[in-house]
Amino acid sequence: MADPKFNVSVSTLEIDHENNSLDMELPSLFVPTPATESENESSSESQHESGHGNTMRNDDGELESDKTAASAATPTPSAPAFDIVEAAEALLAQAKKLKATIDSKLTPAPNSPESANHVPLPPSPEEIALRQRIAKLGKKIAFETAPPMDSLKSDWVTIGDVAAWNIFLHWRAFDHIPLTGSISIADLARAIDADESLVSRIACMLISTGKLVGSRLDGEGEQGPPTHVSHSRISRLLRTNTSPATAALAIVSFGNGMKGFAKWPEYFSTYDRHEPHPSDKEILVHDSSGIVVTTKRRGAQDGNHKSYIPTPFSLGWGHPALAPWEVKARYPEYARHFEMAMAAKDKGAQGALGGDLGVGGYRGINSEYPAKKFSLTWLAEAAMQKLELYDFLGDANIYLKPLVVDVGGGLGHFLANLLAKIPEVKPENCILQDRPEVIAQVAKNIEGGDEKLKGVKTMAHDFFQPQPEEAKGAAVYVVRRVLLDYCDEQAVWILKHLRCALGNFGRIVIMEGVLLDKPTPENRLVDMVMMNLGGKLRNEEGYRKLCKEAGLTVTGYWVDVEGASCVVECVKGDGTDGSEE
Ligand SMILES: C[S@@+](CC[C@H](N)C(=O)[O-])C[C@H]1O[C@@H](n2cnc3c(N)ncnc32)[C@H](O)[C@@H]1O
Repeated sequence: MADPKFNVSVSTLEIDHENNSLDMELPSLFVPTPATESENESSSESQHESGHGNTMRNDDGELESDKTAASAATPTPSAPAFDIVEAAEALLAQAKKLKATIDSKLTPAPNSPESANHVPLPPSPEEIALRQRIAKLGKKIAFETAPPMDSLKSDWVTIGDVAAWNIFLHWRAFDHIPLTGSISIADLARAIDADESLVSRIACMLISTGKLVGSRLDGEGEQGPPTHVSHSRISRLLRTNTSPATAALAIVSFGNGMKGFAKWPEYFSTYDRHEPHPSDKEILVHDSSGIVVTTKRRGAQDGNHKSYIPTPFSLGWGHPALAPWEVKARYPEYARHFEMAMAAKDKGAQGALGGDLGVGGYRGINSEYPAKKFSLTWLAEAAMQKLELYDFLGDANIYLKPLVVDVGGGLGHFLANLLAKIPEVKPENCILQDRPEVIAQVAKNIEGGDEKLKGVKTMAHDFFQPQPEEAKGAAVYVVRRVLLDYCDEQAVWILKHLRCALGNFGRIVIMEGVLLDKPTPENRLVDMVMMNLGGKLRNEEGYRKLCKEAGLTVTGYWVDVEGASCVVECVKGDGTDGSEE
């Protein structure tokens, strides 16, 4: 421990002069909350345990990493100073605007006769945008003004909060909380078959963060922990019975994200500090008692096709030797939620990746020719030409040759949308490919009366394998939300197989999320989740590189920064860029 007399310690400042370590940031201009003794103690101790961050001395007694830092240092461009008063005034102005918007909705007074039948108007897009601006600004003010230690602690609180809502979601606890009124914690515990004390602890975590609203309704007065819970405006979205799509998105965020994130230290210490990629490193597969039962080599499953690499996701789910999609196949309930989440993205406000992408108007801008719009409406003409040719030659093979192959098309949301928007394209000219269990589900849906894909050819096909004859020569191969699940080597293999299936006039259309140059939390979160799955988000350069390596020539690149999505259109290259299959 450093000599206490050199240890200047307030909640935001702790300089350990003996080791020349600046433990935390200098105090901000805004007065820090006075720290309790134990707070300072624990933070200073954990710093000591971790080897003093970047101030270890080498054998010569020099401050080693300081030296490294000095030689590697580049001048930091000075960030514009944050003006709290200006930000707070802007916040106030926007808050007044929001209040005026809410007041203008003329909501009847609570308990008035009109209130009984009142259905609140949904917020307009302008109101939603205003709320988002206020929330963003409020967050910025909190981030810039809170004592740094408080900001870190709030991240730690999030860990407990996420664990709590995830398990309640899992147990369908939110479903049992009524949409109006409350439920006692005892009744909630009974409904989900759990200990009351356990449910109370988890509920209180959520009450503490405002996710649930707690109250004491046992007639024993204000003292004591909450006895009842009711929904907040957020938790009601986690009811699987009334908000199944949002609940599914939350389940998938946890399953695709948190499970793998928690395993990063183990993953990177086992497989080295590389992005997930195929290599020859062996992986050990343990049985439930921890005994090594088999040893697998990366990439061994598919020979050269490298469709398999260990991923943090698979490690997180306890199946390190399986590819993420194989893991999902073992958990049909999770796979169902995953499909629902995909569908929700299509319908929801997830930017241009959903809904209309490529079928109607895609709002992305062509990076080379801004006036050139992306659309798939040319397929209508292609369909008519095919029909004319069939009428002329009478050759059924021509008629049945595919126009569209949706590769890794999931439950067919994209194809269904395309068929609805371009009626000239007939379902029998479309092929929907995916893994066998997904295709089985599609077949079930069609049998069960889902009209949207009726007539479409469904095909279990592994996109790491060559396209079968009947799927060759299509006008377009659509690869939507697929490549981001894979590392570069695997993505190139998928594209190479499509290149080999292309006729002279066919195109490949890749529709994906895009890595934005200016990091935003949402965009980078997607990239981190993709790392769990062994994949990545890419920018224009990244997509062009993949196409080039696969022997494809890019004929258009459209990007929508707001929706963080892009479309890459390509055709068979002249063979000089990519190797043959
Ligand atoms: C993220 S989803 C995208 C689904 C669809 N394209 C969309 O945009 O909604 C990726 C899809 O790839 C499928 N998939 C994964 N591995 C595959 C493989 N080896 N061959 C074919 N499909 C695969 C998954 O089952 C899943 O439906």
